[in-house]
Amino acid sequence: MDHIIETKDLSIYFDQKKILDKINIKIKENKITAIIGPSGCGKSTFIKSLNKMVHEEKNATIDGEILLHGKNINGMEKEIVREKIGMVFQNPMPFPLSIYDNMIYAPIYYGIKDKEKLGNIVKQKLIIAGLYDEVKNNMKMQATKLSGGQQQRLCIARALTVEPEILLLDEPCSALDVKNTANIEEMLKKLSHQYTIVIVTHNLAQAKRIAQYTAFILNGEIIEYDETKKLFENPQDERTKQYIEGIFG
Ligand SMILES: Nc1ncnc2c1ncn2[C@@H]1O[C@H](COP(=O)(O)OP(=O)(O)OP(=O)(O)O)[C@@H](O)[C@H]1O
Repeated sequence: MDHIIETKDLSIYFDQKKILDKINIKIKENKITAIIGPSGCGKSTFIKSLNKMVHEEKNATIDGEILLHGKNINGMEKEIVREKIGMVFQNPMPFPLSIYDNMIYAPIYYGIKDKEKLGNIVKQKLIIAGLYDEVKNNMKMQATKLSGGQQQRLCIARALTVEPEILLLDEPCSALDVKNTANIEEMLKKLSHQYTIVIVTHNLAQAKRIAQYTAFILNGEIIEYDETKKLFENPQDERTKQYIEGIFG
């Protein structure tokens, strides 16, 4: 099995309105998958369903199945799902705590108490996120005082502290400049050797640069899902072609 997540006829409604319509997708393990599509097509709703965030919305109805390693996540506690599937949002959202306390928050929640162990996790994940050298002498500083790019790298590092298998990112670079975006893209490429990455992006060039697979969603439906190169160079559906040519969206 080369995929880690599979959805079967996944439909999501908010109130009575259908937002996602029978999504069938297999997300490949240790690859980067980009989710593209026009504003409001359901991209965020899709990734937020994978770690049960949508399940917490009172007005949401979820039909179909989301399988993690072949197991329906309906039968799994949300904490268990989120230990395996981390999420990073569009605007960096560090907790109003020190850098160090941001990093140990989740490991402590999941039961790690040993100070040395916590220290090692903090160091290791900050190194992976390319942030360690910039903050190692300032661990007690409020995380909200970091620059936007640093905050986003901190949020990625923080998401890695519980050793998830999958990282979901919802437009993680949309608030960042070109240099910070490049830093994060390089990091994600490296991380994909070890983690499965699903990234929502409006930036088609970004999808082309970093994702091995791309899914194009339109009005809540997956129109096309393929290797990124194929989808961009030889789209099979006219609507995909028009979207990537910038005719709409
Ligand atoms: N909690 C909610 N309750 C009601 N409607 C919602 C809720 N969350 C999202 N929606 C609606 O679902 C639709 C899809 O939203 P979603 O955020 O998934 O789209 P998107 O493709 O990620 O858009 P964007 O690219 O603009 O971020 C929108 O019409 C949105 O208003």
